[in-house]
Amino acid sequence: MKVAFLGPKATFTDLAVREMFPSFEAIPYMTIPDCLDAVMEEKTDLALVPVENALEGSVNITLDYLVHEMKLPIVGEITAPIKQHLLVHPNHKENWEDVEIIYSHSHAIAQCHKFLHSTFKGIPCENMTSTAAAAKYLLEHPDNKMAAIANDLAAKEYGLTIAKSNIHDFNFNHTRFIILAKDTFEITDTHLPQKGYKTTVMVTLPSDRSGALHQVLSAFAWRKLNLSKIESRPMKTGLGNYFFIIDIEGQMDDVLIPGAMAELEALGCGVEVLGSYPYFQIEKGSE
Ligand SMILES: O=C(O)C(=O)Cc1ccccc1
Repeated sequence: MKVAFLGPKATFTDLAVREMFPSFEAIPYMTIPDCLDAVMEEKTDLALVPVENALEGSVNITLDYLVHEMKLPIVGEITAPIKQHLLVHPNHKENWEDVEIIYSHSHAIAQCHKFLHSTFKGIPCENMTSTAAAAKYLLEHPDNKMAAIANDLAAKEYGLTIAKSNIHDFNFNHTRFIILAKDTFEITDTHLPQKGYKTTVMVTLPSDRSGALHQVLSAFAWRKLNLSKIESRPMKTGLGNYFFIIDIEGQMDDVLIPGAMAELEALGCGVEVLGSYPYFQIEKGSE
């Protein structure tokens, strides 16, 4: 079995893959759309990509690509704790505070805003495709005064020094990753305990009807269906046009979720199931 992940080696996504699918062949891709394309083109059986971080919110490219470009079903979810460290090339370990630029994934930079503001005020931060891509870049440019924000595995993998550990602004820093397949896929091969089931639906509202979102939410509320997330994203058809991604606690073949969906359709909403899947949790991440 093959799984595509946001690479290169030693990203947080890689750590999640190692925990979730230790016996699979894990293949790194440089971007999230590349990972989804790999599944669509049947180069891999699965893709595992980040979708939401507790400090920074949704990974929009994942949601948007799934909704607008490529409808692959979500077949699983995994949550992992995230610890961010400041890495430098060993050549600069004594004078790490003199760095002139800091590289990382945009979410990692956002997770360390307070640290960056207090320690590196005025120093530019530049986005890379992943935290490990930033670490690898440092290794390839040993003379430049640069730092990367990444995990301890990236420090080991790319021979870098941890100049300052745990620089994320809040302790509860977790990321959710989703697992995508081309068709149905049952996750059996994992040692991680299953925490429950979720169903994710995409809902579009009938245009210009007052109270439409209220009616949508009440279809779930009176059935006592617990929603764990609701996110609005632009439809990309004009200002003010949004769709909603709603995560419901529970499995699709329960009577209640099909009932709620039928009620939404009767209200004139568009409803599409993006997946009904088990979710798992890693208790302890990389240090
Ligand atoms: O860049 C990485 O290492 C990723 O896997 C994406 C990411 C970035 C920041 C927090 C969690 C995941």
